[in-house]
Amino acid sequence: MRVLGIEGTAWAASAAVYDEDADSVFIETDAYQPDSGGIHPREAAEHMSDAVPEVVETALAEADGDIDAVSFSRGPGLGPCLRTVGTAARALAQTLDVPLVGVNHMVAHLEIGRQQSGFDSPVCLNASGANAHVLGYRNGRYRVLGETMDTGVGNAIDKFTRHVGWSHPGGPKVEEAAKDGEYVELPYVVKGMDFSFSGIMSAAKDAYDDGTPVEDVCYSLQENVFAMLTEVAERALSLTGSDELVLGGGVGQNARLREMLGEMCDQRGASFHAPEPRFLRDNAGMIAVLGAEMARAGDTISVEESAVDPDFRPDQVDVTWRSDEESVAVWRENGAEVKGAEATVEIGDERVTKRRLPKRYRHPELDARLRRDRTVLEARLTSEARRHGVPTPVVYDVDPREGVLVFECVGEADLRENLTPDRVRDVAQHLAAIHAAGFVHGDPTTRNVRVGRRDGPPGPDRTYLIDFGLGYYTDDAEDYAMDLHVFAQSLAGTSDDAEELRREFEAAYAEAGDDTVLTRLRAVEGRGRYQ
Ligand SMILES: C[C@@H](O)[C@H](NC(=O)OP(=O)(O)OC[C@H]1O[C@@H](n2cnc3c(N)ncnc32)[C@H](O)[C@@H]1O)C(=O)O
Ligand SMILES: Nc1ncnc2c1ncn2[C@@H]1O[C@H](COP(=O)(O)OP(=O)(O)OP(=O)(O)O)[C@@H](O)[C@H]1O
Ligand SMILES: [Fe+2]
Repeated sequence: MRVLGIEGTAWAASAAVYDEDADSVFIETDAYQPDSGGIHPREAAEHMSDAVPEVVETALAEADGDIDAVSFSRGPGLGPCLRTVGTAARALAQTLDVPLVGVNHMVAHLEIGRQQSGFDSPVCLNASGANAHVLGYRNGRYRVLGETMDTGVGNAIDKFTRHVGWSHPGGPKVEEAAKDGEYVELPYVVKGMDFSFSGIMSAAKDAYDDGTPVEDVCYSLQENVFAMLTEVAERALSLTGSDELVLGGGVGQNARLREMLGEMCDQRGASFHAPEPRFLRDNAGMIAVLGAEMARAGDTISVEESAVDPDFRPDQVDVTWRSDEESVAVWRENGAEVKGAEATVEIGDERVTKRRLPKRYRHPELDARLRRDRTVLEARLTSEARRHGVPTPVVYDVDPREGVLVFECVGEADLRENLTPDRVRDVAQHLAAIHAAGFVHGDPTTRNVRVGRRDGPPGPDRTYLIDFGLGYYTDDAEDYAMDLHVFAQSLAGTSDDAEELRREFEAAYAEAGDDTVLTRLRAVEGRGRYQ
């Protein structure tokens, strides 16, 4: 099969021909470069109108007229750009009299890495301009396990470089400047597998305004922002039990990000694949390759139903080209030693010893700070939660310098292997209790809940919250809502009955907790992510 792909969500007017038999991808791209500032939607759309016909013509010449399907980016992206590309794709499919395929741009970013790597069911990290999220395939869809709560990662970096007066795009300039930089402290915000960039970006601008050398700010920005992405990717590996990671998106061209992800996977014995740069940045090659998969699965659309969607999310796509049986989640039995995302946990008969060992991928200063702060908070909040009636393990010992905690061993299994409506309701009540006490868990996933009665010295059959390392004190309803959001996302990543369990969870929280938190949860989930 030979597929012509067209891409034009924002800056790249691109056309490609994927020849399945020859396993070759020809890509022709004409990039829009703003004279000043960031991407102007109107100018970008004008560029699309000018450049798309030319790149398509070049690609068609390469294909020698022999095309079996036309695929195009339906979204997400800038509306005026998408419409231009949609019109071109429809016209071309009609002229060539071949099927039309509408591709989700973000799914294309991750599918190209999955295809090239040959991995079965990897965790996928998309690090692009307007997006940043971690996904895993389960039950017919790519589930968003975690994502940015504000801007995409590339856009965050580009905003900083605009502040400094550098031209668009800023990512490569930050990478270059970072080579001469030294580490300065900046914020670091991870909430479960979600994260946000607004705090670190304003701190970076302030540091620059206050005279911190720009190389140092660039270096530290990269260290923190990419460590956040690497950490959430590792959390997703740990939650799902997968040992494969693929990278997608334009920020993936950054060598430091790839190095960190590679080191993280190396340290935990996972495999990592990053496509070559021409398939990472926006390009029609990935649209043609996924277009071929979809066309083979019969997933084509009529012209009437081919409207573009600027807010098209990856988890809205029915994945027709993969079998329902495939899944990112592969449980491995817990032995005497469990490798979590953050720590190694040694499980004894009555005690568990949790060690936050240094992460090679993180800057040593950042690493020491995170390990120390999280160990201290985990000890404090685990005990405080119990004082408020929430079952948690007793803390026997804390060594913040070494990042070591000794706990009572609780439950007989993790919640993710024993998901029941009752347990999920317990979790909602426990979260409501700690929220009422003025703090959050920070990472309430189905892996951070222990359930059941232990053998040996039998304990009571309860639902315990563990792993409070990302918790903190707060009276902001948004923070409480994030706890609920993190739990709901982990249900989607680990259960086939996620929707029903989620309803139970929310109903129980509504009974035990504050309604304004649920209202905030709707706002968190409804936020447009294309910024
Ligand atoms: C929806 C679509 O239009 C959008 N596309 C997009 O963001 O273009 P993409 O090619 O995936 O990524 C561009 C971003 O990638 C950053 N970038 C490029 N090279 C970089 C580098 N060496 N280091 C860091 N960032 C880099 C740029 O600064 C820019 O923010 C998306 O995929 O989110
Ligand atoms: N007190 C405990 N009693 C029984 N099992 C425990 C206890 N603490 C941890 N475990 C087991 O070890 C696993 C990892 O622990 P924990 O979540 O604290 O580590 P982590 O590295 O922070 O993991 P992650 O970040 O992936 O959630 C838990 O999922 C659980 O199976
Ligand atoms: Fe993109």
